[in-house]
Amino acid sequence: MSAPILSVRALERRVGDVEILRRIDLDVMPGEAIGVIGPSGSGKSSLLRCIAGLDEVSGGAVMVEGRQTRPGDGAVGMVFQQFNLWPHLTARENVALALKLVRRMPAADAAAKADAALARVGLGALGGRKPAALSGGQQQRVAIARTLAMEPRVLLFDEPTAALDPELTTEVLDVIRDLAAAGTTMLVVSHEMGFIARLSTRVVFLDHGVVVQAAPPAALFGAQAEPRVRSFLQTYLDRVAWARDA
Ligand SMILES: Nc1ncnc2c1ncn2[C@@H]1O[C@H](COP(=O)(O)OP(=O)(O)OP(=O)(O)O)[C@@H](O)[C@H]1O
Repeated sequence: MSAPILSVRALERRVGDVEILRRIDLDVMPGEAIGVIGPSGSGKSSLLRCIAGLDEVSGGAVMVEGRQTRPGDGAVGMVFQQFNLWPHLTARENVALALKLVRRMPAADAAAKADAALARVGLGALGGRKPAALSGGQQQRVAIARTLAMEPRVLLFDEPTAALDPELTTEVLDVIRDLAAAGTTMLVVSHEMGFIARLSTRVVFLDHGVVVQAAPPAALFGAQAEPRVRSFLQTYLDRVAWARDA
């Protein structure tokens, strides 16, 4: 039996009196795609940011391949809602920047690696374009390539399509789906429930900083849903019904 690639142990995050995450335990096996869902403010972004080392934790541990992660060790890579590309740099230069600055890679090697990463997200031909000459979906794919180029062991996506017009979400979700199919271990926070249901090996439902249920999508979106999960999902169905009846 293989060992977890990511272990979250009794993870806590408090800010002042506010308990944002309360003793989160999660083991993720290599190649798993974990969907993370829950109400607004339940702690989804905080969980990802703590795993990535971007938010300070108040207790517990995050381990990748059995080793406690350290800031800057590159074990975990994260893709955000906002693409955060440098507007004056081309797609290739945006992807190559951290390889040069953080990994101290020679410029020619970094550019070649950037091109390979851009090819993986279907942008092999557009490396010379600046962000303004790319659609929002393409910009987010550049941001994904930038993270991939650093070769993290675990990839985190925090609402990767939330800043996109609806017609541009599919190309980004397709890239994430392809990465999962290629065996990339990932955690994905998204409100795209259909996507989460199809993508995930397991879905984690958070509420008030607690894991209420972690189960395969067939269970969590089906008859075995915990009551709190069920009522949350009902709000989605209500919204669809509201739109249909409008
Ligand atoms: N630095 C902070 N100081 C105080 N409270 C914070 C801080 N960061 C987050 N919170 C609070 O922690 C809770 C969890 O926030 P978080 O952004 O992780 O939730 P979320 O589930 O990702 O929400 P959403 O779906 O709306 O993005 C929220 O109540 C938020 O207001």
